[in-house]
Amino acid sequence: MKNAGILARAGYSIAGLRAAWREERSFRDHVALSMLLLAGMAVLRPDAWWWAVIVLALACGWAFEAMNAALEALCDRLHPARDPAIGRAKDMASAAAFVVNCAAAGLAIAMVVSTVA
Ligand SMILES: Nc1ncnc2c1ncn2[C@@H]1O[C@H](COP(=O)(O)OP(=O)(O)OP(=O)(O)O)[C@@H](O)[C@H]1O
Repeated sequence: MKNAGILARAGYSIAGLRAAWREERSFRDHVALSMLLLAGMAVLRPDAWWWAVIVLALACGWAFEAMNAALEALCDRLHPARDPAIGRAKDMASAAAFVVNCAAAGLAIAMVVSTVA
């Protein structure tokens, strides 16, 4: 429903997260890796600003994975047949998530190195 209230819109967003979890293995993998990293941080106890930076990076990763899943679902619904343009669109959406995930992985490595050293 267009222009619904804030609670209804939050409900749609949570439904979207549940759908991404249900339908997309890469989203589930991303959530599992995020939890593993946060558990590792709870043990390593890095400076507070590392928490802010890493949580932001992980949130961006979840958001890009959800956006990638949305685009894939839309492509598959609107154009189920194979088509090079659809393939390129999916590859580019996947690339966007990949770039963010590489940055998050780099930050996680920097956090571990600077905390353990
Ligand atoms: N309809 C299509 N036409 C052409 N190529 C496609 C099509 N659907 C998928 N592909 C190719 O297969 C790849 C994987 O697409 P798929 O929809 O299976 O996503 P996925 O396995 O969930 O990938 P991701 O890891 O990005 O979530 C795409 O990036 C694209 O290269």
